[in-house]
Amino acid sequence: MIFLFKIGFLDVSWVDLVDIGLVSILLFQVYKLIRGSIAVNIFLGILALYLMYLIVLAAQMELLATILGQFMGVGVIAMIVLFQPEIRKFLLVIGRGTEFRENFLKTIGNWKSDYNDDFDVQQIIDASKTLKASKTGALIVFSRDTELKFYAETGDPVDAEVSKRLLLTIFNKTTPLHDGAVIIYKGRIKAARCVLPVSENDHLPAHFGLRHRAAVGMSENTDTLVLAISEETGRLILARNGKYLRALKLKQVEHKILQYLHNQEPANWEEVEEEEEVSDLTPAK
Ligand SMILES: Nc1ncnc2c1ncn2[C@@H]1O[C@H](COP(=O)(O)OP(=O)(O)OP(=O)(O)O)[C@@H](O)[C@H]1O
Repeated sequence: MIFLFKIGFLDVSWVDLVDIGLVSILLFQVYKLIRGSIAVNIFLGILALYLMYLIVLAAQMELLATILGQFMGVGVIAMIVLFQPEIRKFLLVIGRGTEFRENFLKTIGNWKSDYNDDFDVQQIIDASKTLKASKTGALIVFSRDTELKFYAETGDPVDAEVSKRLLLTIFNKTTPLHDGAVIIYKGRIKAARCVLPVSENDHLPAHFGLRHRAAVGMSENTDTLVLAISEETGRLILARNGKYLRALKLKQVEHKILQYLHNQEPANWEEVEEEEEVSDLTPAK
């Protein structure tokens, strides 16, 4: 083993540096996954419990230490159960070689990829404009890398090219398909009438109906971008990783969708560029 340098009694080698680098990247990916979601609160709860356990142990309070020790004993299993959605998302990221590679390369070199799927996002924007104006409720899930079969199977298969007319027909209140969510993958509407997981986040505004909670819930559980339009107010939100943006201009919505599809999202997703800058990137059609 070739040692690089010494810190006190510690010999630091190349392997140690690579080890620290990889752990940092891993922790950063985990942080990105749970940032802003309810998992952060759970994690802080577990941390508080663990600190309490250490204090109780040091103070030799045997009864409390035994009770807390029981919790700590099943800690790993409890973590797997509690963080199941985050673990799923993390494994999905690793499993999708391309995205992991992109994330990795982006982290070290701000490298960006080209999105090759032919997908006219303007159709979504035009449909959203009409849906907002007519106060027609809508729920649209964009998936970049997976077909989301599990969720698609809760609805009816469609498999048609994305078009404004088709979206307006699906969400028309008089059609049997209008209930639930539409899933869009690789420029195609894969399914309609899909049931999404509802967010249990207590911090969501009280006026959020089930549709908006489902949008946030889906974004917490999967690596998707979800658009919801309220039936009551015509308001639109975009949800991603358990966070949501509202009061966006349609140009900004288009920009966010393109950023997501091109895998070019900023580290702080909630940052929204001014409209002038947005229009440079998404020329009017
Ligand atoms: N878990 C879910 N998955 C998919 N779609 C859902 C889910 N929950 C609700 N929806 C859709 O949202 C529609 C409206 O739900 P609800 O009446 O609770 O919301 P709302 O208060 O009208 O919300 P909004 O103002 O956002 O339209 C439902 O008819 C259904 O189409």
